[in-house]
Amino acid sequence: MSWSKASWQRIEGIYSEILKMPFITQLTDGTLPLEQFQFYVLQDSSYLENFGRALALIAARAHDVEDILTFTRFAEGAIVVENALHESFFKEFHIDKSGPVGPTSHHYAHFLKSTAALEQVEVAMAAVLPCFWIYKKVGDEIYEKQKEHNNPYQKWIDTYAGEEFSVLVEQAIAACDRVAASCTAQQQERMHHAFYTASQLEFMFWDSASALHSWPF
Ligand SMILES: Cc1ncc(CO)c(N)n1
Repeated sequence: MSWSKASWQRIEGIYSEILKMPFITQLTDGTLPLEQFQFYVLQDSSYLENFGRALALIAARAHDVEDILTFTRFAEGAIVVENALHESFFKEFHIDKSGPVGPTSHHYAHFLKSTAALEQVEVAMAAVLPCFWIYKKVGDEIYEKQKEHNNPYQKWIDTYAGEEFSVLVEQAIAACDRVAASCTAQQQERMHHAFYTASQLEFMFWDSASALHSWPF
């Protein structure tokens, strides 16, 4: 079995819980409270900037030229999406840019940046994979399930259910499988662990938006 298939099997339980989350079901039927979407977009804007930095670090540390190119493109893509959030969602949903970055977005961003900087690069590639793969699967699920034609969050849904994102996700999975093939069993296990941790953080990211989770002081 490929590394990616085995890794996905381990997070199957997390993924099915994600699909049941109120944030996701409400995004699907368009009933998500505005305040929660605003909170989410603000957190995601900070997240994407840091995700882009982590991807650029991985590009710099990658062993082969093909991966340098792939991760450089990913880094660019993350910043382009971040800019798009600013251009459209921030304006359309009246989001206050000066709002604080909450603890979950902060933690996820720092997990990715420290993993990208300090862990073996293959482990770092595994750590960023759920960001692609889970969003793709969730985007497709929402797109298929939705019945509402006037969903205020349609643009968000289209970003991740679209063909363009799908191509990137395939590349990210392929890169992980390629590098995993030359890793020892122990190194592959560390890759699995990073993938699992990031998947938990994906769950927590949406959960924190439902709860509007902020710092205590
Ligand atoms: C938290 C999070 N994970 C993944 C993505 C998709 O890249 C995103 N926009 N935000």
